[in-house]
Amino acid sequence: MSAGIIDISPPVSSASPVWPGDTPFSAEPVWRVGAEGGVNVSRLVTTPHIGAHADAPLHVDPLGVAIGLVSLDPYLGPCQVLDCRAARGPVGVADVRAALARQPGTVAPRLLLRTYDTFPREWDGTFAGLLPELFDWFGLLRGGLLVGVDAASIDPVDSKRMLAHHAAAGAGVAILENLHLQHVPEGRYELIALPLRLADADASPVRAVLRNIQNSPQKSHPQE
Ligand SMILES: N[C@@H](CC(=O)c1ccccc1NC=O)C(=O)O
Ligand SMILES: [Zn+2]
Ligand SMILES: [Zn+2]
Repeated sequence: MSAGIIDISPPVSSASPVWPGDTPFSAEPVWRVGAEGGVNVSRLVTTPHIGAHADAPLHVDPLGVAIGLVSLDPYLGPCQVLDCRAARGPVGVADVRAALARQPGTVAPRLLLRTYDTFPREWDGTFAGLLPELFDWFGLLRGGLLVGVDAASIDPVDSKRMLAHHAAAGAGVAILENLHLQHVPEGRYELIALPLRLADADASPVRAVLRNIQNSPQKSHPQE
């Protein structure tokens, strides 16, 4: 990886975990390079909720927009990585504020929340999710644009009503899931995680990366 870029995307392959019962990723050869040349071309079959990915409002709302129609602004720009591993149960406003207190200054419009000690390589259903109030606070009160998590969902694994997803859509907050944040120190970064322009899809894989920016304001050195 080139200098200054931190990859927060887990690898995507047939070994990638997916929600129980959801379609795993597969890449099957359709054409193959042979002795006389030709090309390798595969066919991809997959849930769009694979690896690091962006959920569309359509994921939980039949009238919500598809991922190819959402604004790209949330997926590109200043963010803060917050360590929320101390949270007991679903991550709420108090947990996020406690983490934000370790990074004085303006709250960035994008927050990436680490909840795992070790990012799971296989399906893990033990994540607690986020409280819906977090999206009202961050989106409606603070003008936040995006919340990302390292877990497979922002709702608890047994959720049917998907309250956090609905709250995010209602507050206009974009969602990233399955971010690999284990190797990322808390701090300020530039996020780049654009979804594909999939015209009808309820989600899209993203290549999520962080770029280092100054983590503390430089002292000015007036000339003497
Ligand atoms: N919210 C998760 C996916 C999800 O919740 C899910 C995916 C496939 C089948 C069922 C699911 N959730 C609840 O029944 C995600 O966005 O990746
Ligand atoms: Zn998803
Ligand atoms: Zn989701």
